[in-house]
Amino acid sequence: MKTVGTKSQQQASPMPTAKYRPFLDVNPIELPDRTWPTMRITKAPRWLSTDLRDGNQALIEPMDPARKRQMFDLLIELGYKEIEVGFPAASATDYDFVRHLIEDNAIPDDVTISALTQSREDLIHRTIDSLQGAKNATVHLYNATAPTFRDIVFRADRDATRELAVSGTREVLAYAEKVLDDDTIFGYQYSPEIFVDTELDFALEVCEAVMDVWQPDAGREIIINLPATVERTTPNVYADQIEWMSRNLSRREFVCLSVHPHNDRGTAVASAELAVMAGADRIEGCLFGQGERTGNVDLLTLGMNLLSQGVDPEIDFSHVDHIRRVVEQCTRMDVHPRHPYGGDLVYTAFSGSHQDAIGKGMARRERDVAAASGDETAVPWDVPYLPVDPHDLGRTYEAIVRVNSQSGKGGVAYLMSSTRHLELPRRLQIELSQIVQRHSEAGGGEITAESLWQIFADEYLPAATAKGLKPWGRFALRGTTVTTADDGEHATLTVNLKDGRADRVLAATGNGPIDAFVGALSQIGIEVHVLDFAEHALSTGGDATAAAYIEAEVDGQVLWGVGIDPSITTASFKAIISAVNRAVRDASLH
Ligand SMILES: CC(=O)SCCNC(=O)CCNC(=O)[C@H](O)C(C)(C)COP(=O)(O)OP(=O)(O)OC[C@H]1O[C@@H](n2cnc3c(N)ncnc32)[C@H](O)[C@@H]1OP(=O)(O)O
Ligand SMILES: CC(C)C(=O)C(=O)O
Repeated sequence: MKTVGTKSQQQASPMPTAKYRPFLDVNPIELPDRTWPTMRITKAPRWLSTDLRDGNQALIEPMDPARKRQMFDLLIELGYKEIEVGFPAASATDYDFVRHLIEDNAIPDDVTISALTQSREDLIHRTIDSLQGAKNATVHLYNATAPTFRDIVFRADRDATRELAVSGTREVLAYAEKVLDDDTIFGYQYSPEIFVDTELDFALEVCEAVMDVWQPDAGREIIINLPATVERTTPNVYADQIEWMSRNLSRREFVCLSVHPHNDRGTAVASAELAVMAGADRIEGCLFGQGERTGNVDLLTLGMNLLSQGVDPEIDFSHVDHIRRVVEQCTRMDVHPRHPYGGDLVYTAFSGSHQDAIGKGMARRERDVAAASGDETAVPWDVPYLPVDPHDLGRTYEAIVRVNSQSGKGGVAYLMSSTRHLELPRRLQIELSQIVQRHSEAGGGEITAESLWQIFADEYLPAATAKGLKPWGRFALRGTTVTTADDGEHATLTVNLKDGRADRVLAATGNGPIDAFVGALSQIGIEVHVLDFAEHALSTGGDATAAAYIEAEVDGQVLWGVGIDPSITTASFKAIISAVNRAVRDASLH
């Protein structure tokens, strides 16, 4: 027997490999006894939203004061307690916005605002001036410490770079002491910018020198923020760097170790999560991953990743569409439809096997929750293909399954059930999905729940359409009267039928109403053998409606009919008529 393997045919590409260097060759790190790989995240880290600073500075059209305020109010509503509100020394807009927040009493007492500044005296002064009157305020000072920046941007050696951080910290302390009143609880944050490219021993040296000025102690925390200003390596290397710093920083108990991942390699979320496992206490990011270039780490994804593990994110994401709308309005940028947790399509399955599994999973869950007296939280979430329950983010189930040419019976059945409460028997699902498939292939696009219903009604319920009978519907049931009481074994019926243009009144007896009905039809030459039958109620109460499904052999053709009626018996007669009409139509087409 010939074995067919999957040998790769890949070849060297023309891409300029020699131009780039492996990160670890340039920034080696030795941490053979790293502990982070076995750590678990069991509590939310402290979050800082930098939507109004890093997010805003990266926008094509930065937010105007009204949009900034809208974003700030959203962050408060969601529960963020640390918010970087801008770079007040950069522009009058940023400065005035900080003043507006303070003067408008818009900052809750349990929220700390922070403001970013370079290590330049005039900028530090203006930054601190902007914070006057705030209850909780942090100044965030940064300078680049990585060799490329020392060399190219600052033309400064290590000593001068460290000195810039130290002198800036001194200036912050001195000026804050001078201008801020005693009611302001003042904090300090320092970031060695491009931390990931900075030699670890030097990053540590600069942070220690800054701490020597600030003198962290009990009740006098310092935030040391270690940014992946540009994401340059796999998340495990960032985790090693964070664990190394966490182990080597002195006065560690007074340090809030913060991370600030960007997403240049598309792995900011993983970097942030591994960094927390490696000892980070706090994460800075933006909603929906706004921010410079490929963005800051996405706070929504991080929070929801926690929830999906049963860890409280301490942020309310229960109305994700509202959050997305506000963020889109403020940033004037669209959220990608596949954005984790918040995109339009992220709880939607088009493909058949996914829809099938979701449909079964949702049905199982419904049963399990009912068995737990309706307690949703008593049943762990375990629905195939859905990492979290869309309801938890305020999404409805209707959008989960959408039908196109990739869909199978599961999706069709799910939509019929979720939007019309019709529980189609399995073989009817197959029959209907083939009909739907033909429509979607012909139309090329999505079949919405509404158009699916139209296809279904046109096919199985011709009498139910607004236009009355379709041209191919030969029979319509005018009414039936049980002339002899149905004793469960025998029934005698009078059937009032429209047959084309003629009216017919037929009487027949059989083993129950369906048998009698079939007997009546055979009097006008229509031979029906019922092969399968299912029924269920559609609603409860006085106007309860029933659905009946009949698989029948009609003049040699096997096909389904559907009937819907307040009476279950009439629904089953209608289902037979539906099957007969379809058979007559199909026979006349041949
Ligand atoms: C990674 C980050 O996201 S950091 C935040 C970045 N955000 C921003 O820059 C937005 C706001 N910034 C601005 O509006 C402006 O840059 C301002 C107002 C702060 C400063 O403007 P300017 O004085 O015109 O300086 P410019 O923007 O050209 O900055 C470059 C100068 O600042 C110096 N500089 C840059 N960063 C720092 C720093 N952290 N500390 C001290 N000096 C710095 C550079 O060495 C350079 O100095 P040089 O002119 O002597 O070569
Ligand atoms: C100021 C710092 C924290 C920053 O934004 C970055 O390094 O990306």
